[in-house]
Amino acid sequence: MTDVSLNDGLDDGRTPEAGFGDYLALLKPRVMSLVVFTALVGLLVAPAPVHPFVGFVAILCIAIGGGASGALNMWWDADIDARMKRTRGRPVPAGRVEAGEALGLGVALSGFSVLMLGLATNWFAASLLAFTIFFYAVVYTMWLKRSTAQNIVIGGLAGALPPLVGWVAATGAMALEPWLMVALVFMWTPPHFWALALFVRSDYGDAGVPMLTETHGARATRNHILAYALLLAPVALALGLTSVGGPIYLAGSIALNAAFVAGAARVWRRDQATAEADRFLAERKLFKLSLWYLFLHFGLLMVEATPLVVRLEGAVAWL
Ligand code: HEM
Ligand SMILES: CC(C)=CCC/C(C)=C/CC/C(C)=C/COP(=O)(O)OP(=O)(O)O
Repeated sequence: MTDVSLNDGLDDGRTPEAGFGDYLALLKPRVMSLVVFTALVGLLVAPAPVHPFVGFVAILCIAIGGGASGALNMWWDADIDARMKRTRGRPVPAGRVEAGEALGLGVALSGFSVLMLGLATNWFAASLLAFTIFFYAVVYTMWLKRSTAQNIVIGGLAGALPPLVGWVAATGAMALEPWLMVALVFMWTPPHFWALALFVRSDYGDAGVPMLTETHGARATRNHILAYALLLAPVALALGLTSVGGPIYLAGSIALNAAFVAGAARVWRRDQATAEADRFLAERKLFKLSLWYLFLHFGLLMVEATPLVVRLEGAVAWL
């Protein structure tokens, strides 16, 4: 018997047939894992007990919404992604998934996640999720990314909002604390991204994306990284002085900010020739540290919320 399925998908110009992994990749799961973690913390540290099942559904919706915005980004950016070494293997530019499929998946999952979040929690949280998806897919991807070197500064708001969505899902209202979490992610995004942009710099140039590294050069990018790292520290510490903070968070935050500013200063001191000589070691280290920085800040908020166990017990008893 001939296995015709081996040839499926080749006649229409696509290379190998798309598998589940390709559709999953459209949702940018690795990046979104940290986004979802910040939303989970926003939901868990909020001063309102959430039924565990409702909390689970809320986080699932935020994860699906985040993934949907990733699929919309991959649909729109297929031309850029095809020109960059880092992204050309993605399902759409590699031809394994059609652009229309990415669009369809993005739209369907966006609608589904917003609707489900509204039904499971409240429509305020659902509107915020819709706004976040819109901001990443339309404001950042379709507009800012290709038009200004401030693209990731302003666009970073989308990645910063999920903890607020989580908090509002739990409480139905805004407060100072989740806004400081938003500010923390917002101020963190530029050094997170520009550290990476320094060592994949030529790629953005080839794709014609006006990243700061291209428009203003490596020196200006290094200056910006240090400036944002210095501005980030007081925001992170201020969060520790609110109702969701405490001594454990503050101690951790002081250590993390000292390490982050030191890493940014190391990147700032270097010139391009030195960086190229050691293959951007300090820049790579700062990018990696940025991931730990954000994960641990939100992890420490969870630790500070240990009375949360009491709240969870209450919720379980309520079952
Ligand atoms: C405008 C905002 C942002 C930009 C432009 C940006 C850009 C990038 C890029 C280009 C990468 C490397 C390649 C990749 O895995 O796709 C990356 C990695 C990553 N980003 Fe961001 N990022 C942004 C915001 C965020 C936010 C808000 C979070 C989480 C809260 C985040 C978490 C991550 C993680 C976890 C990785 C590592 C992924 C891996 O291990 O492969 N990023 N980011
Ligand atoms: C809940 C919800 C809707 C969350 C959205 C979270 C969000 C906006 C994350 C942005 C993170 C991200 C992958 C940026 C990449 O920029 P890019 O797309 O320019 O990077 P690329 O070059 O890797 O495609």
